[in-house]
Amino acid sequence: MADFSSLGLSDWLVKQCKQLGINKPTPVQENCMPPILEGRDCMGCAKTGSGKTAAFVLPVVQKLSEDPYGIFCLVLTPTRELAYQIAEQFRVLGKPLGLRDCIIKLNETRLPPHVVVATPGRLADHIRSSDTFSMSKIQFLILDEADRLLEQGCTDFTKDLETILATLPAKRQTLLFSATLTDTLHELKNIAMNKPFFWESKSETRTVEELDQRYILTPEKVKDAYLVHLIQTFTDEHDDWSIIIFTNTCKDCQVLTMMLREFNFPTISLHSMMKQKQRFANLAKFKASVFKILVATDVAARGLDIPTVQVVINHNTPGLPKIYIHRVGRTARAGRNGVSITLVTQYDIHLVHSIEGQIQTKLKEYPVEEKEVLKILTQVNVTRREIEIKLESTDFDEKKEINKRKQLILEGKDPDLEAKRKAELEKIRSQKKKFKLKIQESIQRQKHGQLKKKLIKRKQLKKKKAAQATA
Ligand SMILES: Nc1ncnc2c1ncn2[C@@H]1O[C@H](COP(=O)(O)OP(=O)(O)OP(=O)(O)O)[C@@H](O)[C@H]1O
Repeated sequence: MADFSSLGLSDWLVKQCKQLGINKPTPVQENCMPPILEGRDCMGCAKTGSGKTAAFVLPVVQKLSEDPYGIFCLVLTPTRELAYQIAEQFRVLGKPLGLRDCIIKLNETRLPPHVVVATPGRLADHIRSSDTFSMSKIQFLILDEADRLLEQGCTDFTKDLETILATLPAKRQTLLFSATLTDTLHELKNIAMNKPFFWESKSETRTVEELDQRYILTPEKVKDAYLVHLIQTFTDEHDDWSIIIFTNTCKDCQVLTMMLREFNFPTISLHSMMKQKQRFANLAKFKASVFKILVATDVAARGLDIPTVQVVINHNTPGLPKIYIHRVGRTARAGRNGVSITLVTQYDIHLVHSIEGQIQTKLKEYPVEEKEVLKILTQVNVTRREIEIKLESTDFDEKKEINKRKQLILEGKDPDLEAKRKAELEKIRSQKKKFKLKIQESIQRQKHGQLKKKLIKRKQLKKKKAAQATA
């Protein structure tokens, strides 16, 4: 097996890695670092927690040490939490080099950074509003969680990416990494212009072996009681475990956090309706184990590297296998063990089948003492209902509406015009629907009429035959 020196890293950088417990390269590092150091574009697809970040940070730091100047590298990533995590890796590994703080909020009074780590939205805004900021000389463009950046999910990055790509030099090295690259391979190849080196970890399964993947089949109404029971059991049995619970919506995230707190579990939340400052603060408290339970939406599903997380609970079954892979990948990282438990209702069974098909692994049932769950069922459901009422009085939904308006303003759109446009679209859609219904009804009527005519004809024929027979 290769070591970092033989892959082309300088002694000081190898030493720096050792100080961080990075002694031997992982397969994605062993395979992707040499072509990157040779100057090739690279696409790396390897499982969650397999060291993809260092696979691009190390060659960039190595190259930067050989020829340091201005903004050298741009890293784009879907969330600001991830941006900070990546910036930290650059800062720590590049410390002996005096690598200048990788920054996200660009402050033009400071010396230009060597590495900029940003979310596409923030950076595109900065580019649009500044005429002095230039990235025309960068050598590296890195898209971490590259497939997510190209997806048109609830946050669509494509417009911002276009703005950013237009400011970058054509001659650059492009590196693309994710645990789930394959769906967007074609689009990604267009961004990496110079016939990229593609490496994918060879494995039958798409999740790590160290992960024990379980499910609990439950009626919707009993889900929360199972959740409380599971957390009670885990916290009774383990002192040092942290748990992430993924929910479908911000509101659910908020409700569950408040509910678990009512049961005295040290719980904190992370979702997109929170202010960024609060998001960072909550994540820091969870990382420091001040709070052992994090309830989060999919903003926390990708990339976050928190070694103490032993359990991931999916409060809802993810609609896409890809989301499942990233969510459960928050545990069992870097060779550690971990458990994931997905709460499945009878309506989600087809989703589990599709997840199992993609990850090539069967989820196993998680054994639970149902009697114990039923004992707490009423108390849990009453608590949830009380919290929902409390939340309604704090105008959570109204805040959501205001946040949406703010987002539209930030995107340079007029919220009132957008609302009007949406209403018009809705009107057209409903007219179309009505029209379609009318046509279907008229076809139905026609068919019915034809059928009636046929029946009458048949009856007449029968009568005629009967009359002939008697005559
Ligand atoms: N060669 C190595 N030896 C030991 N630990 C390593 C090595 N390389 C990276 N690590 C550690 O492994 C952990 C996971 O790495 P990283 O966050 O880069 O995973 P990833 O592949 O990007 O996962 P994800 O797809 O979830 O983003 C980190 O804590 C990192 O410090």
